[in-house]
Amino acid sequence: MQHLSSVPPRRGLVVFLNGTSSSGKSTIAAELLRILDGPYFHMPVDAFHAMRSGTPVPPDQLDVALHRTWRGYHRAVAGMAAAGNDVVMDHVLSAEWRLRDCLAVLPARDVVFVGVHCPPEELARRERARGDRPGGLAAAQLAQVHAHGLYDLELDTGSLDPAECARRIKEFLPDRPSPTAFERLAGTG
Ligand SMILES: Nc1ncnc2c1ncn2[C@@H]1O[C@H](COP(=O)(O)OP(=O)(O)OP(=O)(O)O)[C@@H](O)[C@H]1O
Repeated sequence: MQHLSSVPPRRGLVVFLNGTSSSGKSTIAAELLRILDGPYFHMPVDAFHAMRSGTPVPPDQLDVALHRTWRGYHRAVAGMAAAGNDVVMDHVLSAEWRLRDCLAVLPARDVVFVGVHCPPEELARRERARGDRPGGLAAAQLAQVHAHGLYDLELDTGSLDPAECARRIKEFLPDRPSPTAFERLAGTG
């Protein structure tokens, strides 16, 4: 490897998978990394929570610690894209401020906003089968996660398998709309 004194500027793409817990985001992301051209980074929000040390956070400071993690995650994805890296973002927009913060820091014209849907009965079935998520988590998130009602692409993992979801995203990438859903939501498109 050579140490470069400069790297050609490039705008990284952010494929933003938004859906409730158990909707199938991580499974689609893994499939995407297998089939997409070029190096992509899968950046799931869970990985950022997993990076936090096990030092107990006092209950009265927990909300701040969690919000700093989410805000840091949004900026980390923006930073990777700013350095020219393509990213698959895997997130749950279960609070209105999270979308607002993403709209403020992500490069709106380079975001492909993908709604990952799944019927409630199937979400509950997956939660039971996984056993590592509290029952009812996805149902509690469902209304808020898709409340903004605007995407570049929407997928139903209740009827499509992960490979087909990934294939549809891959096929969509060369014909991305302008303005993007993110530009429209940010009011810049
Ligand atoms: N298209 C699909 N069809 C059937 N089962 C699926 C599909 N996608 C994912 N699953 C299954 O649903 C479960 C949850 O999938 P996955 O971990 O990808 O969801 P997630 O949205 O990333 O969840 P979380 O946000 O809780 O991490 C897994 O057991 C996975 O095998």
